[in-house]
Amino acid sequence: MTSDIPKIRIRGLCKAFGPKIVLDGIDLDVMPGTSMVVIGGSGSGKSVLLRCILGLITPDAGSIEIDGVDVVPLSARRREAVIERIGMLFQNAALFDSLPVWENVAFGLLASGRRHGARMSRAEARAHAGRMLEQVGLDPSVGALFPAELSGGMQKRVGLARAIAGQPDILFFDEPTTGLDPIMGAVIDGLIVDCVRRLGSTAIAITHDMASAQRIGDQAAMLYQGRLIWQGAAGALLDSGNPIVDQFTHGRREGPISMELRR
Ligand SMILES: Nc1ncnc2c1ncn2[C@@H]1O[C@H](COP(=O)(O)OP(=O)(O)OP(=O)(O)O)[C@@H](O)[C@H]1O
Repeated sequence: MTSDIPKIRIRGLCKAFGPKIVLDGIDLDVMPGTSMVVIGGSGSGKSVLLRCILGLITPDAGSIEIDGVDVVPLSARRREAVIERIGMLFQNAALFDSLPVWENVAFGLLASGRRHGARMSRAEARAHAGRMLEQVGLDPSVGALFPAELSGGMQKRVGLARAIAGQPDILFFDEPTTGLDPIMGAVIDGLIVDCVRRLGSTAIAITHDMASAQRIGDQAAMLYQGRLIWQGAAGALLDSGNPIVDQFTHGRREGPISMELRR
């Protein structure tokens, strides 16, 4: 069943740090079951945008509706319930070094079980983690290893397994291909697309990698000087007709974008 109500609807989102205006009136709709890629230069505010949606940063103004409910004014407890529905793949996977892989994958489930008094046994959690590892192309036996024993590509897969472990209806990907070779980047993108489709999730990815943006995204938006200056099909990123997007996506030195070297 399709819906006309955006899964995520952002209006007039503003955030400044002291005198530095990072987000200056962001409007963004992400429709259910679609993937939105947000591109933009270093320091353009992509992470701040994701952190505002996650409730880790309080915006100065604006609304962030998830399934039609503005989550900005929610109490910490009600907001936590919203965040539990979001799976996140962090840049550099962000695994806990001291925990075996299976426990990294099941971490959110075990924590959420403790919060809700519906405890999952460690044996169940480990079996579930094994199934998640299989979904990202890893053998369940990898669950016994520690993150330091894995390659960067395997760590990303584990991070993805963790992101999907709670069957979230929203997935966020922060620079999913950073630090990977181009082939491994394509493999991770393929897994991301498979996972998002299998779960029917709505996704937002932030990236500098244009090949990745086109593989992952249905829609794309570019953040520049605090605003979304362009939105369109991800497939049109290299041929947007917008001179700012064009300079960025083609990596041209000359063009309307002036690089700020001091922030
Ligand atoms: N907690 C904070 N306190 C002060 N300034 C911050 C804070 N978080 C982010 N900023 C500033 O906000 C701006 C945008 O940062 P952000 O991390 O969102 O950029 P980005 O687009 O994700 O960059 P990159 O692609 O390099 O990761 C930067 O100038 C950064 O220094």
